[in-house]
Amino acid sequence: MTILIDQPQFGVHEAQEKKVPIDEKELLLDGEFVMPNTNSFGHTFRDYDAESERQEGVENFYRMNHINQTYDFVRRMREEYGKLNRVEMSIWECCELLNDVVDESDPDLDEPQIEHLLQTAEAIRKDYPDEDWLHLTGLIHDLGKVLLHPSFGGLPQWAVVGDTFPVGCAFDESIVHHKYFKENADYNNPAYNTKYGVYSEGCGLNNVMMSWGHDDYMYLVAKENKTTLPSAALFIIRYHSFYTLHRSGAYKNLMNEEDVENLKWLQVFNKYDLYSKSKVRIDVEEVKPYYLSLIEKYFPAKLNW
Ligand SMILES: O[C@H]1[C@H](O)[C@@H](O)[C@H](O)[C@@H](O)[C@H]1O
Ligand SMILES: [Fe+2]
Ligand SMILES: [Fe+2]
Repeated sequence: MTILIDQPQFGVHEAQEKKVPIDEKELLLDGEFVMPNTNSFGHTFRDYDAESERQEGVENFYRMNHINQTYDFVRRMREEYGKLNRVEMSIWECCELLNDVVDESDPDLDEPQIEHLLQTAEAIRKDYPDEDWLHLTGLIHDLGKVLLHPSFGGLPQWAVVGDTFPVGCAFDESIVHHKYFKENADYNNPAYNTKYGVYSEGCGLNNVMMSWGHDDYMYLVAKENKTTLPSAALFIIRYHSFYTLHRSGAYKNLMNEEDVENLKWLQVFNKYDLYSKSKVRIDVEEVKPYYLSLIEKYFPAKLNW
């Protein structure tokens, strides 16, 4: 079966050096992965209004998230957690810590997070056998959820999981449960509530502060511990929860050319991140040696977290 992956309409640019090139040939893949129509609860994926057993908890999560994620809060969290002075451990040790973590923001999954990491990575591996960097990206993209763990101060769910969005400019209507932003202190602040706020057109996502959570934290961990993963991998880790950009096309005016290029890989990745969520278990011991070899290739043995 041949799957053609939708391309963003934001313009096409030459791939630059040190990037993983992506061209039309690579986007035409003989994939085995079939996107299911419904999640394990019998609803379509990312339906935040469906009357599901998860609906109320998820909505409550977004209420807390939207009220508390302010520009000032994010600035303080980036500074504090950017110190990476909490724990020293390997990537695999962190995967194991996620055995205990369940994400309250997710309408499609109530399994421990380690299942989701392996499901994502293995689904990518089947369709892109040669892109080992993308398999590892699948495995580690949600490791930042370790911020929920008591050894990291046990941050509340609203400060770790859920979709992300820029702070310091207007909250776009396409953000899930947008109505709760009315109670956010930045909502009525003229410095932060205009289309560009503290940013400017084409300034590049690297200059934009995103709501604080597992994406930006894991990006900082990977970068500061000097991973050799390509820039597309770091981009995927950092923006995979930025659905309002990669799904709805909001905030695209903030992107620069490099972002446009990296976004193509994020859109490939997203299909596996979202639609591999299921009750199907992966045998951890069977796949562990393969992932340990990738970790060794792209990361130091111990990282600062
Ligand atoms: O609820 C989910 C979950 O927290 C994911 O890890 C995140 O990447 C998604 O954006 C979010 O919708
Ligand atoms: Fe995530
Ligand atoms: Fe994920």
